[in-house]
Amino acid sequence: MIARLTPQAGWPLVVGLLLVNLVLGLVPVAFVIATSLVIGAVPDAVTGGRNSPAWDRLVVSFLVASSIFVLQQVLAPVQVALGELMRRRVDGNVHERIMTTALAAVSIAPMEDQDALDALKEASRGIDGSMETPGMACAGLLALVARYTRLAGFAALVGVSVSWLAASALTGSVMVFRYGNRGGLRKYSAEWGKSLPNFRHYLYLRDLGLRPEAGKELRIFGLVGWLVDRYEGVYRTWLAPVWRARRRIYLVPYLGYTALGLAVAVLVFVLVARAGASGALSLTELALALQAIVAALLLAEYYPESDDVTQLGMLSVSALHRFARAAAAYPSAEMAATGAADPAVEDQTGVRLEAVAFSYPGSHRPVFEHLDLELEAGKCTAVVGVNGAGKTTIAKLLTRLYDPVEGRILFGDHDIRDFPLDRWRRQVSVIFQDFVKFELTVAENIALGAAHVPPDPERIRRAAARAGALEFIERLPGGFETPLSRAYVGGRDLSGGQWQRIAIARILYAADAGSRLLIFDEPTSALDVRAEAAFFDSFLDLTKGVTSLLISHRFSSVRRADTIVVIEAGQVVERGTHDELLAEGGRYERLFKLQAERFTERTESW
Ligand SMILES: Nc1ncnc2c1ncn2[C@@H]1O[C@H](COP(=O)(O)OP(=O)(O)OP(=O)(O)O)[C@@H](O)[C@H]1O
Repeated sequence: MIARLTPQAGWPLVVGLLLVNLVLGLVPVAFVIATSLVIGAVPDAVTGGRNSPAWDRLVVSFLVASSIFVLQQVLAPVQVALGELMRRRVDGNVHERIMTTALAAVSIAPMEDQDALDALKEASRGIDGSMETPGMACAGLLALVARYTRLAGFAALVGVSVSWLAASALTGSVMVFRYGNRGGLRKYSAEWGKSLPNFRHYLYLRDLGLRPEAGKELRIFGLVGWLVDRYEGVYRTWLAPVWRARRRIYLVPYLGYTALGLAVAVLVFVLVARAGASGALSLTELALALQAIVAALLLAEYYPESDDVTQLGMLSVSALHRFARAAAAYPSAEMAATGAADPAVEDQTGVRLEAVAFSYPGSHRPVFEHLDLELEAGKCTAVVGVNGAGKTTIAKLLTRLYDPVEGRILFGDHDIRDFPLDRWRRQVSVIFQDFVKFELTVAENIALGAAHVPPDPERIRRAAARAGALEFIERLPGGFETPLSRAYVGGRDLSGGQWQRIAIARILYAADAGSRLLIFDEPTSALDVRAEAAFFDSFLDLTKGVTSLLISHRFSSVRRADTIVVIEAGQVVERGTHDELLAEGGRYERLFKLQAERFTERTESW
């Protein structure tokens, strides 16, 4: 997997880093040869004196050894710099893939699937908050070339100077030790994988302590001590099994590997000693053999530049693959690749849900089993119902974040699946309860309601005025150009109600730019009573001639709608105007009166 990712850094960099690592592998071997020649040349040079040829040989060998040493010192930072470049390029690429994969699904289902979402977060965390990233894994893989070239070189020196049996025993024991080392790391990283649920909980608690929104309640409810205790408890629950696994994975096997390494080292040194004692080795060969053996044995150790990063650096990419697999299980591609009809040329803008059945993926409880609902062309239909009745789900189906499992949704005469998805979505604008507060300027926050048309300052201003937002926008330091976040210079944050007016302006801007179905999901939940009443007084004017759906569980807010539909347990149970439904004396009348009474009681007691 790492080898497949590495070329993303560009072949010139891959080849360059490969060559640097190859040279860095050969240089220590050459250094051992050069210093052995220096040692071997010393006795003759001492005997021959300063002007002898032996002295010249000693000086030349010394200069060669010094040059090799300097070359190694020069190349090491080059390896680090090229590795860093590789890290940035590969990680940049993976980052982009995470973004595109997350956004590729046209359905919202993968983002509402907890396992898929966890995988996506893990993929992103594996780059942003991790010590080991995919780019580091690629650089670490190439760095192994230096280490193994070195091992092969030292083994060859032992083979040539002592015996090939000694060379093979040495290489074998180093490789066994390496295998144990990397195998341990592999098992250890698998233990990390198992600890992820606890890790997530730990991260959640850590973030909770740092989030300003949670800060208020943590202090007021006296939860600071509780949070610290809980945080420490979860930290221990998370790490205790990992620590236990680490002892199990590393301690016992390591005793075995160390014993093997020692036995081989003793064997090889005995072979060298015997060859040395029999006079078969010159001083140069003896120096060569001893240096090569020690250097080769050291190569059994842990490689900081490669081992952790190649074992753990790819967690982000595996998590991304997990997310992509989960996302592929949802019918995104089929949703996007639908018919060629153009909703913009439809004369009829009424919408009809016919015998719609729907359950969320993975849930066995249907939200709708047979829902018939009509949104009359150019009129406002309000859908009311208790929490969980399925109101927001209707908005998700109309915007095709999900498709019905059975039944169909008609726009004019066409099933909305007959329209290319992007064209259909341009016809629909929506404010969800959890609408997005973009950390952008006021103007951009409004203009993103119709991103397919160039931003039009006049239209933006008009939408803001109609949403009742103009007054506070004009008081902002940069007016429409004020960034809506205090994280930016000159930026401001807004109150919940002010944000809601910006969101209303966004949808009105979209309507101005041609959207023909407007969906307001609890658009006034953060407005004060007067602002809410004012909004609904003007609501019909604001949406005049456009088919609109107003979702609310507050009955008072929908009374002016052209038609009110009460849904309960996934069914339309009542339908009519406010007066008709009151006269009917059914659920609407009961719930309306109940809320009205509570409201009167509350306002009277204020
Ligand atoms: N992503 C989801 N996955 C699984 N079930 C969901 C999901 N979203 C909503 N549900 C369930 O579907 C049902 C309808 O939810 P929906 O949000 O449409 O209700 P609602 O009428 O808008 O409620 P509220 O007034 O509280 O906003 C609820 O039982 C809810 O738990």
